[in-house]
Formats: sequence, structure tokens, C-alpha cells
Amino acid sequence: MIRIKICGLRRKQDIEWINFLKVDYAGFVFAESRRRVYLKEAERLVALLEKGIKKVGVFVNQNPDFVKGVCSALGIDVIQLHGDEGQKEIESYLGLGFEVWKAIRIKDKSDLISAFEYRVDGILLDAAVRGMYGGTGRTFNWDILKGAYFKNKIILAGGLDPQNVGFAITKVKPFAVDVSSGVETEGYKDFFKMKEFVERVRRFGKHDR
Ligand SMILES: O=C(O)c1ccccc1N[C@@H]1O[C@H](COP(=O)(O)O)[C@@H](O)[C@H]1O
Repeated sequence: MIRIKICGLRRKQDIEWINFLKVDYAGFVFAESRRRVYLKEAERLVALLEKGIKKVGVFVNQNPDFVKGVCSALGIDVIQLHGDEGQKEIESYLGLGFEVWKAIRIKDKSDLISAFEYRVDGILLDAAVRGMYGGTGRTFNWDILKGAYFKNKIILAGGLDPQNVGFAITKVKPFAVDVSSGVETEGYKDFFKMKEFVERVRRFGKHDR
């Protein structure tokens, strides 16, 4: 069954909805973004989260000591590195009890090369948008992935929404899908969009990866 991550959670009701929908991963953005949360608020949110839901911390080019401090304080399960972090930095997080996912922004097929090079727990594929690191609401050309074999878990992100996620899953067959903008209305998470997204994934995503 394909896993679901909903990212950019900021409010108490976001967490209540996540608990109700029983998604697999809850994402908290600690990087520069309109979705950014700070440690104190994140502590309050995480305390409300159902135990079975894994916590993902999203970071962009941040100091490793800061990243480790936040993740240890919150009991984060997965560190999502969404900037220009290299293998050396990735290594510094391995063996500390966190999974590490490295985001790669895709413009064309050549951007996939790094996906084969990183030694990491998961590769997150996102759209490349100039001047932005993530949360863009933009898709990339999924056909680029045709015939590619990845040894890592693939987390598909970038512009997913309830309308396109079924098609994306049948094309890419990822380990997990990750959504932020596509389940928002006027900048805030929308329960009905989240519910529809989850229902679509559960209908189309019955393969194992
Ligand atoms: O969500 C953000 O604001 C964000 C900021 C900086 C880096 C990553 C961010 N989010 C991640 O971006 C992708 C795609 O999001 P979208 O569905 O296209 O809006 C996803 O992995 C988020 O975790």
C-alpha cells in the first residue's frame, strides 16, 4: 500500500484531521516558508499526533546542530533535507536513529543522476522552480522516470493534488506520495481536499514498493 505524507501542518485542526485520516507521515517545515513552524509550536502539535503517524522534519540548508536539536526534541522519525545538502552532511545524520530523505528537484532527466548517487534512506522527487526550494505546487514531467530503477524508496512530491495523484501513482509507482499546496485553500490545509487526496491514493495505490 502506498504511503501518504501530508506536509506543512501548522494548526491544531490540521493535526486532528491527520489523525482522523490516519496518514503515514506528518510533515513540519522548519525552513524559510509561509508554512514554517518553530520549536515551541511544533512541540504542541506533535503532542497531539497519534502515535502511529511518523513525524517528518523538513529543512533547507540549515545548520546540522540545529537540525539534530529540533529532531531530538520532537522525536522526529524522518529528516527531509530539501536544500543543497550533500552526502557528507547526510552522513552526519545517519546512525542517529532518524531516517533521512534527500529531496531532488527535477527539471529534466539529467537531474536524476544524483538520485542514484546519494546513500540515503529515501529520495524525494520534487519539481524544480527557480528561486524556490519546495512547496511550489508545481509538477514535473513524470515520464522522465520511465524505465528508471531506484535502489532507494521514492517519495513523489511536487504539485500533487486529489485530481492528479491517481495518475501520478499509476505512472511512477512510488513508495510514498507527499502533498502540501494541493490540499490547501487560501494557504491553509483544507480537510475536504485532504480527505479526497487520501481516498484517491488508497484507491489507486495498492501496489507494494
Ligand atoms: O512546503 C513548503 O513550504 C516547503 C518549503 C521549503 C522546502 C520544502 C517545502 N515543502 C515540500 O515541498 C514538496 C512539494 O510541495 P507541494 O505539494 O508542491 O506544495 C513537499 O515535499 C513538501 O514537503
